[in-house]
Amino acid sequence: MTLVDGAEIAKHDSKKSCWIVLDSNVYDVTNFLSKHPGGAAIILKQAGTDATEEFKKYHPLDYVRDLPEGSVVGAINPNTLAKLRKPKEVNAAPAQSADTDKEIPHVSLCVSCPDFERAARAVLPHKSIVYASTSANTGLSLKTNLDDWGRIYFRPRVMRNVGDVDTRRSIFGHSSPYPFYISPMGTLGAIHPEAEPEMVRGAVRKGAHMVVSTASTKTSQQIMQTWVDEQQKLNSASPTRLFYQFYMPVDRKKAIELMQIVKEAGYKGLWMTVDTPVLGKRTADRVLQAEEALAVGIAEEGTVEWESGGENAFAPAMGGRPVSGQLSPHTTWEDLEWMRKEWSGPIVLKGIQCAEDAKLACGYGCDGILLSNHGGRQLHTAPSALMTLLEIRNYCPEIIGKLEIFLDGGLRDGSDVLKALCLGATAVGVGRPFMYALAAYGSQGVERCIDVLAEELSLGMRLLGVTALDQLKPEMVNATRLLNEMWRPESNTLSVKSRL
Ligand code: HEM
Ligand SMILES: Cc1cc2nc3c(=O)[nH]c(=O)nc-3n(C[C@H](O)[C@H](O)[C@H](O)COP(=O)(O)O)c2cc1C
Repeated sequence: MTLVDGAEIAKHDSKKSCWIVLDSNVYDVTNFLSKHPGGAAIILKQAGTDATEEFKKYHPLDYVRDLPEGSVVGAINPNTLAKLRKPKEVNAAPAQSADTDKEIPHVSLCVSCPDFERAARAVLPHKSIVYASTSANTGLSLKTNLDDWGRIYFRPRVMRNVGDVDTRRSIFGHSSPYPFYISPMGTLGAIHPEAEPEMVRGAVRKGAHMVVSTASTKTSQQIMQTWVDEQQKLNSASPTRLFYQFYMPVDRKKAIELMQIVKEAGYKGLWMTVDTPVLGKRTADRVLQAEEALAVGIAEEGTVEWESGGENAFAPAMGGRPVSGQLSPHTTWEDLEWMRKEWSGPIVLKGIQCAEDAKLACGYGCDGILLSNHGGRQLHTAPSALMTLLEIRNYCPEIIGKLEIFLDGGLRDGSDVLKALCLGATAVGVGRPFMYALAAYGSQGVERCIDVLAEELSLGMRLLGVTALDQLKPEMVNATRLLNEMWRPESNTLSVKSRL
């Protein structure tokens, strides 16, 4: 292969000619810039440099195989590495690194979920905090998620023997010590250098189930291998199982290939995300992306050419994500029919937001539904998962018990899980708290976060007067406030059921 001098590579540092070094190979990515799903600015910052480390934060190195033919310029002459450019500093308005004045508290000082966020803010670069915390539009969906857990009250029973409690719950026959699991979150490489595998290590050590994102930094096989390795250390004693969150690719052949890879890797269920036909408006991400574009001098091009790739309406600075050719806005209920032929394990629809769709999912033979608005990152003023659960209880209660029902969004206290379970849920997913715990403390933080939630849960059970999760009943909660706001048809309330 042609040897290329570092000084020559350094000259190609603009949108007119952009070369980068990845794993010692030199690539001309000029024509790829506007197609990059992560946006042009992020590559331009690396133009003329060795971008390997930066690249690996976001995706596996073998992605470079997808570059257009003819992109390889040669291999860098190893004696000329020092002549490469250094990455462009971005002087965007917000601080680009963690708040270094703040010290990370000792992990034992994290006694509830919000503590992990404070710790993460002390270590994470501004960009990663934006990625984790951003929400849709004015932030109201996220706010509703957080608020609604507090709008249902308990109706505790007293003088019951609550000496021992059993918090175990099964998801599709896989028992776990907890009725909560780690929600799928993409691009964990921007949060911790060991990314998803480090999250898996924490989960396995504590026995919590985890759903792995399609948008992970590491491949699904690498992540599963960590599960295998960690299990070996524990003589396969951990009940943790990995499930796979599936973003439907546009190309059906690719979708089937992906399902096969996931099946062969040993994932126990497919959680198809259905609330993301397009990426929501992640406001903070957009500000950051505009700042980055300004900083590398491409703002004058407008966002359309430089920040979108094909069907990708507005690539986020990180996360999400609307991957060109990977996220299909064309998916319909009928797709479940061919999917069922390709995937024999459980299928869960992630992102159900009303009773009608819950009923449809049941009719189409799904094994589970996840009531979720994507952590408030998709539709503006979307319903919280609890509100959707109440709709189901009112308008199609017959589906409860026919499929497994999961909720996620805004859960920040283990005892709140009990409210969902009282109302018929199987288990609850938790997202950001685990991401923040991972950021600040790696797998140790993940373990700690599981412990915190588990302790709140078992304490809550005792104070509520139950010793096992199957004793939880709807009458143990007062959901009147939310019920008052629940959707009702505009007319003829009496025939509600037949309308669905
Ligand atoms: C300096 C180099 C690069 C950096 C820093 C970078 C960074 C990123 C970021 C931040 C994202 C968005 C992640 C998200 O939306 O969550 C992304 C997505 C993506 N990038 Fe890059 N990228 C680089 C170069 C490349 C190159 C050369 C390719 C070649 C194929 C590529 C392929 C992709 C693909 C396919 C995605 C979407 C899928 C995924 O993230 O899993 N990137 N990249
Ligand atoms: C940073 C981040 C990345 C996410 N990535 C994905 C993803 O790749 N796929 C997906 O289906 N959901 C994704 N989600 C949504 C979560 O699975 C989950 O629905 C949500 O985080 C739950 O809300 P919570 O964070 O308030 O607990 C992401 C959420 C966050 C915060």
